[in-house]
Amino acid sequence: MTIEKFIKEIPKAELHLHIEGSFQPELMFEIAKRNNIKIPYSSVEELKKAYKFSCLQDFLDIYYTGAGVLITELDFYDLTMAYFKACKEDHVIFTEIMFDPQTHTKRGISFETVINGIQKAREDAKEKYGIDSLLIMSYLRHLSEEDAFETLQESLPFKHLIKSVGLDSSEKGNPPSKFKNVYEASVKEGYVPVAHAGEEGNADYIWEAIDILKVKRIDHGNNCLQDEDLVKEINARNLALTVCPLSNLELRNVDILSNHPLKKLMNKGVKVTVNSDDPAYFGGYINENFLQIQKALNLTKEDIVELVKNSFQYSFAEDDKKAEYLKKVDDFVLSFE
Ligand SMILES: Nc1ncnc2[nH]cnc12
Ligand SMILES: [Zn+2]
Repeated sequence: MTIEKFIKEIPKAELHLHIEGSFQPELMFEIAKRNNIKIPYSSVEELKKAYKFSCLQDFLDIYYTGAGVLITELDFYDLTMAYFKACKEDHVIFTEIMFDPQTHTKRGISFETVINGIQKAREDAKEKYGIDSLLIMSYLRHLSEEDAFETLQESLPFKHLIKSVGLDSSEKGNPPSKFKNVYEASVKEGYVPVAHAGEEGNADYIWEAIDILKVKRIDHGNNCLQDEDLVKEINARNLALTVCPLSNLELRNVDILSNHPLKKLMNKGVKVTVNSDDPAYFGGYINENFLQIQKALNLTKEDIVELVKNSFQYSFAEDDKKAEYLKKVDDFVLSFE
C-alpha cells in the first residue's frame, strides 16, 4: 500500500485546531446570508483570493472578520459539525478543539451561545461519527489580562465541559508573562494550561510559557530550535509540541516545506505532533498536513506512526481512552504489514 493511503487511513488525534479557523468560505456565506450580515467580499472566490498572508497578523485580521458572522447557537453548531465531518473523512477519532470566547463575547454574543452550539455538535459527533473530543478555551493575548479574567469567570458555569485553557492571537509584543495571574487562577479552577509560543515569537516566549504559565504542552514551539538549552528543557519536562506545517508555510514562518523544522525537532528527541491549526485558511485538514510534510521531508512510515502515536500519548484524554486509541493505531499498522 502506498504511504499516501497509509497516512489517510491511520486513526489519528488532532491537538491544535481553532474551530473559528475551520470556517469554510461556503458555510461563511451561507451563515452570513441567514443572519443578514454583509461580508466585505462579493463571492466565495473573491474571499478565497484574500487568503494570502505575509504574517500572523495578516491572517488574524481576516479570521476575526470571518468569525463576525457567527451569531446563534445554530451557527456554532453548524461550524463545529462541519469540522467533525472533515474529521470523519480524515480518520480523526479524537480531537481537542480550541475556541476563542472573546472573539464572540466582544461582539455581544454570549459565552453560553458559543459553548452550547459547540457542545451540541460534540455530542452529535460522538453519536453520529463515534468521534471523541474535548475543549480548550483560548484567551486572546492581544487583549488584557483583566479581559481574560472576565472570560475565566464566564466559563465557570460550563467548567465541566472545558478541559484546558490556551493562549492565542498576536504573539509578538504579548508575551506569556502578561497572563501569569489568569493562568494561576485557571489552573486553580482545574483547567490544564497550554499556550501558543514560539510561532513568531522567539525562544524567550517559550521559556515564559513553560516557566511562568507552566504549560503542559506547547502550541507550535518551532522556535525552540534557537536555544539548545530550551530544547533540552522541553525534553526533560516531557512537553510535546503541536506543530502545524501548512500554517507555518502560509504564515511565512518557513519559506518552503522542505525547510520545515519538524524532522529536526524529532531528531532532537522532541515529541512532535502534526495538526491543521486553521484548515479553512491554510489549505487543508490534518491529512493534507501529513501528506505534504511527508513528501517535503521524505518521512518514513515509521515517522508517521511516531507522530500519530505522539498525538494520542500527549493528548489530555483519560489514560484508559489513550490505551484504547493506541491499540487502534497498532491494529491498523499490523493490518497493513
Ligand atoms: N496560528 C495561530 N496563531 C495564533 N493565534 C491563532 N488563532 C488562530 N490561529 C492562530
Ligand atoms: Zn493555533
